[in-house]
Amino acid sequence: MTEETRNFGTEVGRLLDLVVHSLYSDREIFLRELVANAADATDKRRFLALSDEALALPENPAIRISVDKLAQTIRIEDCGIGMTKEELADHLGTIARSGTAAFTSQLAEKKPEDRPSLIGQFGVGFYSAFMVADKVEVISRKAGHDEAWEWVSDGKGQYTLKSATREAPGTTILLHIKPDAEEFLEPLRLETVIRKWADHIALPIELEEDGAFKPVTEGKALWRRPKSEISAEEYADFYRHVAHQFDEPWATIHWRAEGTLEFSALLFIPSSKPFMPVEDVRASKVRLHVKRMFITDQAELLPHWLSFVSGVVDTEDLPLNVSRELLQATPVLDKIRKALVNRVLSELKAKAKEPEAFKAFLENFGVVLKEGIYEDTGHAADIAGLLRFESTREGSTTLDEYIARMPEGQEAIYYLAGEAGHLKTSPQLEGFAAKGFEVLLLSDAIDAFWPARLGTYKEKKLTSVSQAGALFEAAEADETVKSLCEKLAKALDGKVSAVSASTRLQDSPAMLVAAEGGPDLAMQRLLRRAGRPVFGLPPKLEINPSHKLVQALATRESVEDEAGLLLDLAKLQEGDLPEDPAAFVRRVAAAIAGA
Ligand SMILES: Nc1ncnc2c1ncn2[C@@H]1O[C@H](COP(=O)(O)OP(=O)(O)OP(=O)(O)O)[C@@H](O)[C@H]1O
Repeated sequence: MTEETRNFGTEVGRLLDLVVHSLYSDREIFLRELVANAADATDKRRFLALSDEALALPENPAIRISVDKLAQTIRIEDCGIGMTKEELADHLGTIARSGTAAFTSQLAEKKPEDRPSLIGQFGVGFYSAFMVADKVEVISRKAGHDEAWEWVSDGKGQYTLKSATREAPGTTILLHIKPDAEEFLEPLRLETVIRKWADHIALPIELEEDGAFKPVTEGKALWRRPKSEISAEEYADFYRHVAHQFDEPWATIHWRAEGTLEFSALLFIPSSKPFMPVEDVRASKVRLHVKRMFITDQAELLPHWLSFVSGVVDTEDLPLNVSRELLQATPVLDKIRKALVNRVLSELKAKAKEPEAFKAFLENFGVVLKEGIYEDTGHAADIAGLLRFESTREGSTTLDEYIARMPEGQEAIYYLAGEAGHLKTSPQLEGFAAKGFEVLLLSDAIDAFWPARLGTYKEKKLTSVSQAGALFEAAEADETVKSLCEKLAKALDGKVSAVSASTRLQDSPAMLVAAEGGPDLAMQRLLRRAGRPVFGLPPKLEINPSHKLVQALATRESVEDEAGLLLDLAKLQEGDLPEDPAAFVRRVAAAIAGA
């Protein structure tokens, strides 16, 4: 059979170069990556065999590793699902995943000690073999197929594919170890690496010793063992494996539910943000096992507002040959989902009692949690109760603490949503400061939306300061101010729904507030930026009769030009852009030249 030579996809070339050269100091993780692939492949075959007996795994499946010191090779064998010729080319010759380009550029930018954490998250694991090997051979036979294929590459741009023989289905990876990586050919060193990186793998790993394979790890499902027998180190190792993280777990939640529903769950919350933006990770990563057997990681066992939680749920209450349709329809999973959400929430509540540690959690995942208020009305109040916010009075406060501080006469919880840098100086706050009302300063994009969705917290209405006009009675304006308001309203017709004299402005000349029943200004701003239509009346403009600028305008006959300028100033102060920046610059220039 002839040999075919193919080129790696361009991205693979760049990636290989980076992986090999920048992860040099952590190269023992190659073993974890290859063993994890072998275990996944075995899980896949085991699952497919449920509906096709011909694919059944051999007795005592294991991952078998052997070393040939003379030939300077390490061989890693599994009896998993295997790969066809095209799968070898697709999986090991290209990178199909999106985000890999981002990965390569990030990898180059990261500090060396932070680099390994990127590898697992992007599924470039196989290529880590080239950190220790100058040639990698992969001989694979797909379960259910007769022919086997051999993929060979030196990791320098090309690989070859040719027909091969393999007695049984599965995959063999043969690493030709580089001279400077010879340490891994020492059985003791290799054993240490296996224990360190692969102890949690739920499939035994055996190492060849004097011609026989001896188990190095037991392949025991960690989540099935009693808590008291598991060390923090074992939990952390397992966490890193399931979560593709490299830090310590911030929370480890391990319990067994017994009674009407039986399952074991081992869940983790990371202590640092994953590399992918947390908002983009939509699906839960919790794996579903049935009687220890891996079934799927796509059962969405947790809602997406808890998508940062990873781990394993193992139940007795589903049949082993559970089908995709059954997974979607079964009430068992719904009950498990409910139990998991409640358990995670109660863990978060307990942890919230230590504000410092909890702050770190909220900084990492608070944004995701807030989406729960929007999406899960059943838990919205619980979630809101966990959050901490900056306010005009406190660096960090909960809603309950805020309520406890509310002075007599304050009925609602007031908040201002917008961009972090602009909040504290917003003219919207001036009237509240004068009244002695504290205002929550919310600066995440989603903050423009969830308070309106939540509506009330402990019977206190969440009210945006831009919608709290009723708090401030209309000022008794004199005739000149009244006539200025009329002139401005005419000049700004269509852009604002009314112009009035403000009672709350102290230092700023003007500000925009939402029209009666109109959407919060921060929400309007976000909708506009996203190109969405904004419904409701345009905002109202309040002017400050005691401000010099307003007093100067009041003496003018015509305010056609200045009206636009005043509106733009109000917008700028909110962190918004003038409608027509060029016209704004012209007006300011003309005003200064005229002064
Ligand atoms: N031993 C194996 N048996 C069968 N398929 C394999 C094996 N090793 C790798 N593959 C295939 O090659 C693909 C690429 O592997 P690679 O390790 O680069 O990424 P991944 O396993 O998808 O992601 P990650 O390593 O982050 O979990 C795998 O998804 C799998 O389809």
